[in-house]
Amino acid sequence: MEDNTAMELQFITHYTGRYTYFDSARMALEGGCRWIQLRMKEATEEEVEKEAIRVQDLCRQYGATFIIDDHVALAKKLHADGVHLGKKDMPIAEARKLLGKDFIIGGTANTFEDVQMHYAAGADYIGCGPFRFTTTKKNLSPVLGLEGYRNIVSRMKEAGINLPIVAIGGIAFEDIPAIMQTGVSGIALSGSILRADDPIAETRRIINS
Ligand SMILES: Cc1ncc(COP(=O)(O)OP(=O)(O)O)c(N)n1
Ligand SMILES: Cc1ncsc1CCOP(=O)(O)O
Ligand SMILES: [Mg+2]
Repeated sequence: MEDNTAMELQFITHYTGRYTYFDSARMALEGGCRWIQLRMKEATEEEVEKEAIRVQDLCRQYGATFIIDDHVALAKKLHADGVHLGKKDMPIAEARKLLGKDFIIGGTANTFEDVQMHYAAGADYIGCGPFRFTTTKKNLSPVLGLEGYRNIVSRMKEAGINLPIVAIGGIAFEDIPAIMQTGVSGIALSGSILRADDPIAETRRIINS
């Protein structure tokens, strides 16, 4: 990945009874976020593809990076900017073979060993968490808290691993300064933006903080 400037805030969609995935992404973009991940856990391939086409078009209008959660073949088919992969998804090395070097591939980590594995496999960034408990994802890994990030960042430095770390999981506006102080490169948010009275204003507040 050549340009890290859009890394600081990633918005990740999730199902709510209140907003469509498209409107969720639109509000984050209107609030100034320039990195959107389309995450539609309970949806069929067809539903994901239909929504991905619309959200990708919107991201292009805003000059934002567009990442698809889990669906490697769809990311390739649509020429998305990249894909995010966790432990139960396609291995990163396999995705890299299918996608080539021009796609962004993110990997989920909960430990330093996960980071090492994804680094060796050719990941471009790490989604590291959860920071705290969240209902947005089922089967959560152990909570990291600030100490967990400090530990992973310092072990990465010792090992000479230079990879952007994006903190994720239960993060709210008030948590961001302390999390950034641990040395991570960015923050990924979903619920705290979509639960806000005004998600556009909340995104703007985060971007301007
Ligand atoms: C930025 C970022 N970090 C972590 C995840 C979680 O991915 P995964 O472990 O595959 O879990 P699901 O999102 O698929 O439920 C993510 N999506 N984005
Ligand atoms: C996808 C994911 N992976 C770890 S926690 C999480 C959910 C992030 O959403 P929220 O910001 O609502 O906790
Ligand atoms: Mg996944």
